[in-house]
Amino acid sequence: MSEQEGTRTWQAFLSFPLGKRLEKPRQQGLTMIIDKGLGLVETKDILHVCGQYIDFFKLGFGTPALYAPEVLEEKVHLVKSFGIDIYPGGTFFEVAILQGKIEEYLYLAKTIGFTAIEVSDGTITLPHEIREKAIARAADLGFKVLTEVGKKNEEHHSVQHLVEQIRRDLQHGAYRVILEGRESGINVGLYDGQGRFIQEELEELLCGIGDPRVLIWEAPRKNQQEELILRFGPNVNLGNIPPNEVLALEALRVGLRADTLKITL
Ligand SMILES: O=C(O)[C@H](CS(=O)(=O)O)OP(=O)(O)O
Repeated sequence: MSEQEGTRTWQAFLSFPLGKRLEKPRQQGLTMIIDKGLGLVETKDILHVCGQYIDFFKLGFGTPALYAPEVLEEKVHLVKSFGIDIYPGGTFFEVAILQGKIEEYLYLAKTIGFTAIEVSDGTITLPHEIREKAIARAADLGFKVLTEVGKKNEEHHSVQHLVEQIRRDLQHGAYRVILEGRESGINVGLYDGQGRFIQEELEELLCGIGDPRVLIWEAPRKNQQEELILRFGPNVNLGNIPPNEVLALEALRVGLRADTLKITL
């Protein structure tokens, strides 16, 4: 094969993405990953291979507090250089609330260079007015504000409660609302003990919110990603994706995997 033919073949190969996938910067089809402590070299590797497919990079839980300052600074800088928003896990926000240090938390997050903030109450009780003040303050400081609904413990909020919270968060300036799914995707949020959607709750939620594009679905398991992609298309917003599964998810989105191949037909 001549060099020219080789280039043509390669270009044809690269033009394969089949589903109608939006390119970055995009407002839909967002992928949020959960990072639990990748080193700088691993981070660089993932960004070089998958940077174009990642929109939000969550440094899980309170892990940002555990890095050496220079490593955290470099990691934040690196992630941002790929056009990706970076933010600390919602649990860190909840610790700041419990300690009465929300202003300090936001100030430090800004100084370090985080571009987004998650406002959540997965583990704590968060009165409406404090939640709404935190959303507004973070937005004022220039953060993209992601809020989260749903509990991490046995306390199970009714779907009606979730719908009301989603509406309020959006009215107060949330960019997107995350549906709790944890890292496991089992027995949490709208997932049952096998990690399957509780269908009546899913339908009730969709009926209540109207437009599902305001949500980011935490969907760490393949069956959950598959169901959401088949239902809402390749540009559904998905979160808590393990960093080493971003490419596999992207293949699922565009129908380059047996499970979703039919969306390309
Ligand atoms: O990063 C966090 O704080 C948690 C991680 S998990 O839900 O405990 O697995 O997620 P978040 O959605 O940010 O609350």
